[in-house]
Amino acid sequence: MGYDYALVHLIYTIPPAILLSIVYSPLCTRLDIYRIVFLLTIAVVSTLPWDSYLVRARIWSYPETAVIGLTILDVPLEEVFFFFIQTFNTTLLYLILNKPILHSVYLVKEQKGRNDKWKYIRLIGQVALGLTLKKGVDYVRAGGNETYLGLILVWAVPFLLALWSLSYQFLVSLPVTSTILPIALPTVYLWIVDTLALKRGTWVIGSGTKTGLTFWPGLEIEEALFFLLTNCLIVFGLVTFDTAIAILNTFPAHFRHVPALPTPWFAMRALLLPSTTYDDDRTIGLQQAVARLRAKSRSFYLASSAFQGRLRIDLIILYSFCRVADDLIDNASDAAEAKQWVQKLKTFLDLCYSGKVKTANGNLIDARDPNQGPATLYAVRQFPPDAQLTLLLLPTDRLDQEPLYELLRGFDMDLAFSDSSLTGPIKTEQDLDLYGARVAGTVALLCIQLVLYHYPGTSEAKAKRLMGAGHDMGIALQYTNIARDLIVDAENKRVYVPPSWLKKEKLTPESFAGGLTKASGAEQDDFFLKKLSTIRQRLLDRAFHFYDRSVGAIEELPAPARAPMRVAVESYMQIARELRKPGFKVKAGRATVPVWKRLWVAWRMLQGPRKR
Ligand SMILES: CC(C)=CCC/C(C)=C/CC/C(C)=C/CC/C(C)=C/[C@@H]1[C@@H](COP(=O)(O)OP(=O)(O)O)[C@]1(C)CC/C=C(\C)CC/C=C(\C)CCC=C(C)C
Repeated sequence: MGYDYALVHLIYTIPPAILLSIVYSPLCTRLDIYRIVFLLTIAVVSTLPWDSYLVRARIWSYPETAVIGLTILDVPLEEVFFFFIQTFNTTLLYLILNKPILHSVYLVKEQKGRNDKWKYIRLIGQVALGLTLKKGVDYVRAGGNETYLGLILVWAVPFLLALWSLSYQFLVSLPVTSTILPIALPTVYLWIVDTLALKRGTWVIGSGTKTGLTFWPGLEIEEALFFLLTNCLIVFGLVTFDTAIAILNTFPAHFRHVPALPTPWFAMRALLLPSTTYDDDRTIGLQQAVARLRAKSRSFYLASSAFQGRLRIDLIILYSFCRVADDLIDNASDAAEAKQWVQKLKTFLDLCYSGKVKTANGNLIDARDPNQGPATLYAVRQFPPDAQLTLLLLPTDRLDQEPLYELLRGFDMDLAFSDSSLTGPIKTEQDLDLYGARVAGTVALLCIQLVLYHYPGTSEAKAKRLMGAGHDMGIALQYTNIARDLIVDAENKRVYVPPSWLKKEKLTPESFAGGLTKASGAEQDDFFLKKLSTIRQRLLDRAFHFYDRSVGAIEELPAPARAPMRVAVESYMQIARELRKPGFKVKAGRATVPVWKRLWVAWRMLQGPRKR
């Protein structure tokens, strides 16, 4: 009896498991626990009989002085724990690296017929794995020095072949950080651990059944291959799981309801759905929406990874809709064109909410029918190509129309700004509150509606309370947005600060905009900077006034949405906290929060509300 093997775990495998668990625990969902347990069970059950055979055939062995002596099917307990802990560590690393990814955007509709590249990609993989398997069988049959190598291949490759056949699209197109990295990192780490263990004689490979080749001094080629293939198996398994979940979440037309924890049979139905039947308007529309979110809002992009399933998809589409609408209006060449976009968006919404309509041949169809619905036809005919799919995907069946129209009224207010009226529609503090309510309070209402749709069961009274608080929180975010963008807005001839606030600082809208748009902070005199700071602080005070009275309501949201909503709100409010710091320097452009701080805030917010 000895403790060498147990020490390997104590020193090398348990500490990373603890570290990874600490990092991942605030992000862990029920679905994650479900898949971790599922994978651990498969890993142990599928490896144990094979390993037991290797031990009994003395292909590898464990000196009595290195193990405590307890066994399952002749396999030392420490070894069984190894399957467990390796699967656990690689799985957690995979989950951490895949959290930012919306897997739906990697689903590709394949073409029927011969010309589709995916058919060949799948086939090449299958042939390569098939030939490798054949080689493994040959080695085992020959029964010489390649036996162990053959046994590894014969055991691992059939699983890899099956998993490849189900998830080749993701295995090929997911970023390397999602697939190669979670294979490579633990593999190299375990190679190092194995080299040390073999040198110390913690486990021993029998001499007549190994090639004798080494990958590097002290690391037998069979061991290197074993760790590589086991990590491939774990990651291929996880990718296949993600493929199934992505298919289920992305295509409501195929899967109307998705259980929170889909059974393996249900997941298999998704995996076996022919990819020629995928709705590519949805996958391409989602690709565009994610690209837009990623490019335009670091806060909401980060927050979106904390949401799950169909709610995450709906929020990303909602963001994309708001962004597209805002950009169409903001980037119009003149006020007349901007007004036209507002009108077109209104007409589009009118059509979306017109219910069933009669076609020319008398059939009743849904206004949003993807082929002939008037809303669809209008979006395709009246909007630029990069906006169309976002409009088509907007989930109007689960959003009230009023906040959407009110948002357009907010955009309309922006059209009142001009060279001759720098403060546009903002005459008083109430006007600014109203503007915030329209462009951001509405967005909050829409977000909460989506949350309540995906997690039903909230009473009407509570829903009303949540809406009220959310509306206030939207205004808080908008005040932060204005405080952040003072310079950018002034460059665009917009001053959102109420004239009475400016007057108190002995400024006019013109002198304020003039001071802000000077080439650099250095040219702005101290006198102006003091006034600017006072005005910015006043905007931030108002932001925190709305924030303070609404933040508590986040904890009343349905449980799975609380932490992600905290991340969304707090990562944006962090901008306000940065701007509020006494030493904050006014620079050209926008104030930003460093990436590490965003991540830190997000991680903390996932664990619980801010202490007050
Ligand atoms: C996680 C995720 C993907 C969330 C999506 C949130 C969403 C739909 C945001 C839409 C943003 C948008 C483009 C709106 C158009 C009008 C506008 C510009 C509003 C301002 C946003 C600023 O975004 P950004 O800085 O990227 O824009 P500019 O560069 O300045 O153009 C706003 C400040 C409004 C954003 C308001 C919200 C997201 C509402 C927040 C409140 C909640 C989610 C409710 C919280 C719940 C309770 C119970 C308190």
